[in-house]
Parts: sequence; C-alpha cells; structure tokens
Amino acid sequence: DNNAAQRAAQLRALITRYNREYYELDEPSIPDAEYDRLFRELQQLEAEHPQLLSSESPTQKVGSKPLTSFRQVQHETPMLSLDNAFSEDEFSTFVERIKDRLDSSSEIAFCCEPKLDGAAVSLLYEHGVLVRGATRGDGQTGEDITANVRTIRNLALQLEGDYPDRLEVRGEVFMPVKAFERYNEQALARGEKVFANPRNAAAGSLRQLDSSITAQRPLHFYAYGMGVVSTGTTLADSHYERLQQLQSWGLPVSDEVKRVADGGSCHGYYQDILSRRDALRYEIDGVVIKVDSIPLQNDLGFVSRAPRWAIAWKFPAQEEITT
Ligand SMILES: Cc1c[n+]2nc(N)[nH]c2nc1OC(C)C
Repeated sequence: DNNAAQRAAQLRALITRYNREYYELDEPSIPDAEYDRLFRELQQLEAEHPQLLSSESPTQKVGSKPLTSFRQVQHETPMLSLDNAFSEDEFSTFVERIKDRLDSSSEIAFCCEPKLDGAAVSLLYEHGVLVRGATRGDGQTGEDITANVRTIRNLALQLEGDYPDRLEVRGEVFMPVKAFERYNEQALARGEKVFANPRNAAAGSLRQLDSSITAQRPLHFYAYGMGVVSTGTTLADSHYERLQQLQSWGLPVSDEVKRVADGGSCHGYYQDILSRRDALRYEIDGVVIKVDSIPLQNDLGFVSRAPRWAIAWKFPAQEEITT
C-alpha cells in the first residue's frame, strides 16, 4: 500500500545519506544503533512488500554500511535438536523403545531423510511472502537473518498453490560441495579466508552482517519440517506427506527422502545413502529417521529438547580432508 511505499522511499533517502556520511565524510550524524534500526525497518518493509524492492535500494547494494548486530527472534515453538544413534544396535533400540511406548505390536512406518551438514533455519511466510528468516540459536531464541536467507539460490520468495496464510518452514541451509570447492578456489586466489568445510561456509555466510556478502555465497536450502502453521490449514497426518505439501507450495525438499513401512527397512535406507554419500551434491553426516505418523509423534512427545520420535543415525566420521 502507498504509505508503505512512502515510508520505504523516505528510508531509502535517509539510509543513502547516512551511507554517504559514513563512507565519504567519515562523520556519521546518527549512532550505529539508530542506523541499524532504520536499515532493518527498510529490510522488513521490503520483505513484506516485495514490489517495493529495487536493485537501487541501499539494502541491495554492496556500498551500504553493514549492520552491527542481528535482532533476536523468539521461536514460537522450540527448534529441537536430535538424539544420535551411532550403530545398528543403538538404532534398533530406538525402534524397540518406540514400539514399547506405543504398546503397538503392528509395524510403524518411518520417514527417512538425509541429515544435511549445514545450518538449521526457520523461514516464516505470511500470505505466501517470505517475511522472516531466523537461525536456530539455542532452540528458543535465534537471530533475525531475513536479509541473508533472501539470497538463498533455490528459495521461493513467494509461495504457490493453496498455501496457509501463515507458514513456518524449518530446514537446513547448505553449500553444495561443488560450489564450496569453487568458492574456496576463488577465495584463495583473492587471498581471502577459505572455509574448512561446507557446513562452516553455510553457517558463516548466514551470520554475515552485510547481506550483499551473503548474496555472493552459493547457499541452498532443503525443508525438513514445519513450525507454526495458521489454524484451519488441512495438514496431512503423515510427515512424509507434509513434506510433499511443502513441495506443492514451491519449497525445496531433498529427493532422497523416502517413507518405509517398518523399522527394519530403515537399515537398508541407511546403507543405501551411506554407499552413495560421496556422490551426493551436498555433504551429509548421517540420516534422520522419524516416525511418519503425526498422531504417533504427538503420543511420543519429546525428552527435554529432543523428540522421542526421531533420531539422527550418524555415519562414521570421514577422514578429514584438509583444504
Ligand atoms: C534437527 C533436525 C534436523 N533434521 N534434518 C532432517 N533431514 N530432518 C531433521 N529434523 C530435525 O528436527 C526435527 C526432528 C524436529
């Protein structure tokens, strides 16, 4: 609406002037915190009204003074961590414990996913528009990295289909291996810092205060779950089908996700992904096995911050490649 457009124009003029003061006159007329507030207000306006976004905006140009800190975000539902299994026996114990708790003799379906070695994020879409990105932080409080997640190469800024009014998507931001190697080569040639591994590259790029630097990093995203979803939305009662719903709304999900009929079949999935580990476009450090039924997940609940209904089954550590 046009008062958003007027406010955005006013902010662009102010920030452009403060950039000039900061870079050319080296005598900023306002404190950093005030500049940060205005800059974030413009970023937020542009996130909520994509039509206001222009390449001329100071939020899109390298020359803008970087933020001095990130704002905090309180996750409406905690972003959980995962218990680990390091062997077949430990995984089998996980399955047996679930069967005992559910007192179910019938088989339980599981959703099997690759465990990407990147950085977990929460993405909030309102009326189909990406309005906020946040790091996991401590699970309760994360950092607002909206400007940075907007630079992710394969991310929909606008959803499609019959998406909910309000949808929080959770997933992993990662740097594909080839892009990581290319990035490091170029950084080395420019005498700049190289990253030890794709996980550090993704996490480091997301925590960049200057989003125009993040924009130069080839980041990707795969969704693996939902956070808050507006009431009245009909969601599948299968995790696997919920991931398909996310795909139908235009969100990327790894094509290695599979649903299997019982705990025994997870071993085959683990071995299959392990055997193809070096051929995958992204680094993984295991697989994540989840009870597929949402009602059963709710019956099982969580222990402290890790769900009883999911486990990360980790691979043996790869011999460290030294770059
Ligand atoms: C922390 C986490 C990480 N991952 N990674 C995948 N693929 N799924 C997944 N789920 C997670 O947590 C949910 C089980 C809540």
